[in-house]
Amino acid sequence: MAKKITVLPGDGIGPEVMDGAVKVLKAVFDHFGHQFEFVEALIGGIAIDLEGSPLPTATLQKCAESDAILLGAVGGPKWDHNKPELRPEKGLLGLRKEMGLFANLRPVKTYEPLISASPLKQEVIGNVDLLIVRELTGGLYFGRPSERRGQFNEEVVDTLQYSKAEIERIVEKAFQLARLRRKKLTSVDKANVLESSRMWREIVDQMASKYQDVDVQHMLVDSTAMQLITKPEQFDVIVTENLFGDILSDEASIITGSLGMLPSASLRADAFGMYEPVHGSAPDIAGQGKANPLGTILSAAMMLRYSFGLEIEAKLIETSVDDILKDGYCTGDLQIPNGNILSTSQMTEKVVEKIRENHAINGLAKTYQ
Ligand SMILES: NC(=O)c1ccc[n+]([C@@H]2O[C@H](COP(=O)([O-])OP(=O)(O)OC[C@H]3O[C@@H](n4cnc5c(N)ncnc54)[C@H](O)[C@@H]3O)[C@@H](O)[C@H]2O)c1
Ligand SMILES: CC(C)[C@H](C(=O)O)[C@@H](O)C(=O)O
Ligand SMILES: [Mg+2]
Repeated sequence: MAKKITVLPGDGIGPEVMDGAVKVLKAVFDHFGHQFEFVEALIGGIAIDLEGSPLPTATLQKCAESDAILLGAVGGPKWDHNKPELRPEKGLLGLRKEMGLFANLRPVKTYEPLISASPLKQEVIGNVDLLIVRELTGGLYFGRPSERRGQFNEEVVDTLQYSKAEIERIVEKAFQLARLRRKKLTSVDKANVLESSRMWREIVDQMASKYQDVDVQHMLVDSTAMQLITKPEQFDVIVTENLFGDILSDEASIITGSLGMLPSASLRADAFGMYEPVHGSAPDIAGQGKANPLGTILSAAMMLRYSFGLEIEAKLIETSVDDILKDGYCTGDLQIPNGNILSTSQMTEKVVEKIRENHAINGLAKTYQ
């Protein structure tokens, strides 16, 4: 039976970048003769407008019946003043929680053609290849209570809450991932202030004895924010709680060159996963054909790798993206000296073309290293 992918384009540039990722996936499946079924569903602001909920039951049902989810982005000014349960972001958070997707993998690397235009020094970002492992279904995002209090709302509270088991499973995932990479783990916290961070540290230290081949260090989040852009090459795997991971990953996009380049995978213990770019719905450029689809296309590559075990196909996409940048093609958010700026659909077409070309050259050798 064909594997099923639920496609959730969402809002703003979501549908534009999703169109790119689906076209690229279809091209790859055609080349390799894979049978996949795409099922579309509503999430976010568009779901509020059409169904009265940011996460309609029908969407949840489709997601639960599929093997993986590909998501564009949610949100936008139109819904910014809605009450909390009718905010597009609520749909995304609800889906992550409902599906149990606790481990959010956000790889960040330098692309050689983008280095010279970076505001960061070339010698600092020349060779970055790091992975942020962000806890995704706990912490401040989901702690209770979270409310306004008092007759005149004179007080407000959000709660940073974690169970020991929630910390253990994300830390263990990060150790496992570090073992597959350069065996260095940086655990990021605010243990000089927060009790949740002190427990986080204890758990990391306890687990370290099981992973003695992994070199572990603790780093405070404020210092990490600084070191991420002054000494990023030191990092291999970074593991951290939900909000810290959200903020650090947007910051890290400066190393790559644009938020539009960063992909992500949200995983649980089995092969099921949700894949989405790190960026949001970018209302400032929505509907103008300016959005960079590469973060979503690279998220689709992560889907092939983590949910379907299709490593060669994932590499084909990643290598093709590398090659296009080396050929001097980019979108408006990127800067390549003397580069050609393409629209979203032209960039998608370039990736499809490059996949065809690379597959023809390397298809028999089945390697795209
Ligand atoms: N996963 C998600 O769905 C997600 C993630 C982040 C923000 N959001 C939502 O998106 C809305 C807008 O948030 P924001 O403006 O703070 O963040 P954003 O990520 O949408 O945009 C930040 C900046 O980066 C640019 N940018 C982002 N993605 C790009 C791309 N693919 N190509 C070119 N440029 C790109 C935008 O034009 C903007 O200048 C908010 O409602 C927010 O809640 C959603
Ligand atoms: C839209 C928002 C809820 C979301 C988050 O904070 O997790 C986004 O910023 C992200 O990084 O995926
Ligand atoms: Mg974010």
